[in-house]
Amino acid sequence: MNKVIEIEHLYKSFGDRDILIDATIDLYQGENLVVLGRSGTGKSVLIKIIAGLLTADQGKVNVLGRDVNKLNIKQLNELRLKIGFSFQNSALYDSMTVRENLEFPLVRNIRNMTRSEIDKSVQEVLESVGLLQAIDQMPSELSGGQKKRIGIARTLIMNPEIMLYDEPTAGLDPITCIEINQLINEVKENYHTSSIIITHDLTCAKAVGDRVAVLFDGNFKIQGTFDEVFKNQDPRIKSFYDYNFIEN
Ligand SMILES: Nc1ncnc2c1ncn2[C@@H]1O[C@H](COP(=O)(O)OP(=O)(O)OP(=O)(O)O)[C@@H](O)[C@H]1O
Repeated sequence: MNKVIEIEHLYKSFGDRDILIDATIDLYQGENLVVLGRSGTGKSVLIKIIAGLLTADQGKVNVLGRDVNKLNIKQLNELRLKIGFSFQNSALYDSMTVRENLEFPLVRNIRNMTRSEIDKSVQEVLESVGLLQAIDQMPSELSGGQKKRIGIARTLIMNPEIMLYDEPTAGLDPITCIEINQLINEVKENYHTSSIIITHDLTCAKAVGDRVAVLFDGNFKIQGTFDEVFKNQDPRIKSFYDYNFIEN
């Protein structure tokens, strides 16, 4: 299987605090990889390094065949167009309607799109996330789950090859979590994306993860299917999942 992200022997520290220590992980074409880990283990740092928002101290970070550490700003911006981020706070512009929020990345990044092409893209992506009816609403009129969907739509409109989801279900009620998990799986099928999903929600990990990697002590010491990871008797893994609620 093709690797779309290759991370080998990655080190990252802030001052005298080591966050990532010899971390190695791959993302394969078409898979959903869940990264589980307790607060402060470096999950967000990892995806920021993948997107070139933070630089690694040492190690290989290869994304879609490009060595991220060696790219200049222009090359990095080109690469970033192929990566969709779903941030924890959805990062919508509050003063813009849903339509304007979705048009923004298109107008900014793609020259020469006609009005009707832009309208068509906006409509298609809103249908994909099941929110066409919200097209003229303001973000403040949307629920948390709807905002999350629009945030995902705003990244999908650029047809990314890789999706990075940072805590996609944080702060949502259980039913909305299930809907967002379904959406993440639909995105994979319909947009043929390869994704990293950062979470500490085990229900989410089980629902969306083709593979699960657990980050602790700076490294991915355990990787496998959800069931494989949860059979692991390592006390550091057990202590993590013993305190998490999981629906069967
Ligand atoms: N730019 C930075 N400068 C200094 N320290 C940082 C910076 N970014 C992150 N850190 C530190 O690195 C550690 C890991 O942060 P990170 O945000 O990756 O955690 P996380 O695993 O995503 O946690 P959470 O689940 O709470 O979001 C934290 O202790 C954080 O304070």
